[in-house]
Amino acid sequence: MTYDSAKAAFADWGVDTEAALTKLAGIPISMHCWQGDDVVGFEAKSGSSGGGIQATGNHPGRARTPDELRADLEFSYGLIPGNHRLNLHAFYLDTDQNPDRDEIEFSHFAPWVDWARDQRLGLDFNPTFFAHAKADDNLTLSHPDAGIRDFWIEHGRRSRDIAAQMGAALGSACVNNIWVPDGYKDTPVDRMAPRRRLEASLDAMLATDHDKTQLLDAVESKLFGIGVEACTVGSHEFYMGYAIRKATLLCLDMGHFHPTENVADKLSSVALSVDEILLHVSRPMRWDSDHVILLDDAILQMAQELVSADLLGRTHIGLDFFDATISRTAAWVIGTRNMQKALLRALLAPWDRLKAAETSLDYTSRFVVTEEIKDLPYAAVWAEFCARMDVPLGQTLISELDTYQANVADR
Ligand SMILES: C[C@H](O)[C@H](O)[C@@H](O)C(=O)CO
Ligand SMILES: [Mn+2]
Repeated sequence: MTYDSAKAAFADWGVDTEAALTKLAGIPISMHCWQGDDVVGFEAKSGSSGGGIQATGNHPGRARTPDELRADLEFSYGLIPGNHRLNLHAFYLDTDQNPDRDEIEFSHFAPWVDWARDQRLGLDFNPTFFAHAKADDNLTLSHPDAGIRDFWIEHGRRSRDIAAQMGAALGSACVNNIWVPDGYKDTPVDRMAPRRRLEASLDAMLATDHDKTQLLDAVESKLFGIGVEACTVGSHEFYMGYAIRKATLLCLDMGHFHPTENVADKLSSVALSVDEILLHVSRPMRWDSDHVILLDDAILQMAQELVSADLLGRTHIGLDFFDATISRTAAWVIGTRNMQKALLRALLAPWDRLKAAETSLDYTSRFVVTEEIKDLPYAAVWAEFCARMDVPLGQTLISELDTYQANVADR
């Protein structure tokens, strides 16, 4: 079907495809650096703790250096329509020096900032509270040892400084997301003490005010992880309360809840109490397995909520998945495009009609319209978006992905 026919089909439902395309073009997705190297990072390893994060698989082509990772990213962004962001973790520093986590500085990330400026990308950032000897107890900011807590507080403070400088350098606020792996494999007898310690450490880390046009602080909860099955100190309730009290962003990772919970349903509730939200769009399969996102119901519902509840203006969309059994660049490209396709579908829905039906308790109309619009020609509108943004789709996309993967396979 041609775009013009599709445009007319949507117009029949009162939907303006041009408005949807314009809106979609203005939604940046923060693509996570860690899909490119299986969450390994670029520092000399000093600990065994993976924080319960596991990338499984050994597909050829893992990026081993910052230059390789940037090359893979450039290729991937070239196949994703629109202007986007890169979400960098602190242990992806690019320097000949070997600073410990409590010694990192902006200069260690300057090559990333220069590159991001050249590529017209925004940057987001994360302190790295795992993969370090001082995290081997699965406790960092909530550790009973004040020396260990202070080490991680200093890392967190420095990460915020670096993120603020990134935001200033690029003229776009950098979201600095705090996630700690802290928890217990077996049932603790005291859940209050570690939570009090985590709260005090966060307060110390966040004590310095930064300009919100440069830095936005976010906190990320989790239900459980490998090795911390019995209790995660930074639970959803902990961080939801913290974010409301301290006016930080709340990060909702789609893999960090009970597998049957609908994370999309949380957006409107959370949005009544926090100004801004960070999403880690992911696909948990039975557990927090971080599979690459599909264009499935969970993602479609997430996009629908963002549009229906008018939350796009105060939600930062980040991705969080890592799969080492497939081409890493294909994972980035298809995963990010899936998020955009979901947003496009949501932007093409006849919301006024659906909401009117619901408000008047006409659930039959809501049901019929919801099902009938599934047959509308979304693919033609997506193809038009890709053509306008000069990125391929279909067989050409597949062939470009295959060629690149073949070129990096001997790494
Ligand atoms: C690498 C990220 O910080 C990490 O995935 C975190 O966001 C998370 O979701 C941990 O389970
Ligand atoms: Mn996450």
